[in-house]
Amino acid sequence: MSLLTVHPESGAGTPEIVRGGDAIAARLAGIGVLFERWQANRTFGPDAGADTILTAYAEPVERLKRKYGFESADVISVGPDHPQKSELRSRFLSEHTHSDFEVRFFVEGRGLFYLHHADRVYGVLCEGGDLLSVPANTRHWFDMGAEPCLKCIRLFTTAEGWVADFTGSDIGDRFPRLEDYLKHYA
Ligand SMILES: CSCCC(=O)/C(O)=C/O
Ligand SMILES: [Fe+2]
Ligand code: NI
Repeated sequence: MSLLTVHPESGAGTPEIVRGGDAIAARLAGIGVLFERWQANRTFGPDAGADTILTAYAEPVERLKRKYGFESADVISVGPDHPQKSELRSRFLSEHTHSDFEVRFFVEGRGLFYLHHADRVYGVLCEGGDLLSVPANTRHWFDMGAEPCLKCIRLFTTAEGWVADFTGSDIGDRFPRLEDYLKHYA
């Protein structure tokens, strides 16, 4: 199940735990983050390409493009047999920002976003059907786990797609990785 944990940025102590889509959405709205639960009612094989997934979700993706002015969309699809799974995982593990507002829609699988806002860190465990925004310039990192399983549509307000500015902080090392997070909080 989707889950939100709210930690001090030191990573110390026990986080506040928020469960349930509406409660998570309300809490994240307080920091300008959009969280929605959608129907992810299509299933795809492990080899489904980006075009197949974008075509299946063409209508809601078009709606988001019109509503928020998104210019481009891509699909990140990683399974436990992906030959570059470790490289892909590492790419997102360090704290970074994006200069544009982005939305991610989890078509299948799961992943753990950490959003760093003011002196708090919000751990958002996303699963199939979850839509999460990362507002422009929000510090964050993401863990897909050692045995990743996710298909996620990403929408960007620029044509360039995913461009990250790394903050150089090691804050991500103070917070549980996906496997530990599931063990402790899920
Ligand atoms: C779940 S989408 C892949 C991760 C990503 O796009 C991002 O920006 C992580 O910080
Ligand atoms: Fe990011
Ligand atoms: Ni532990």
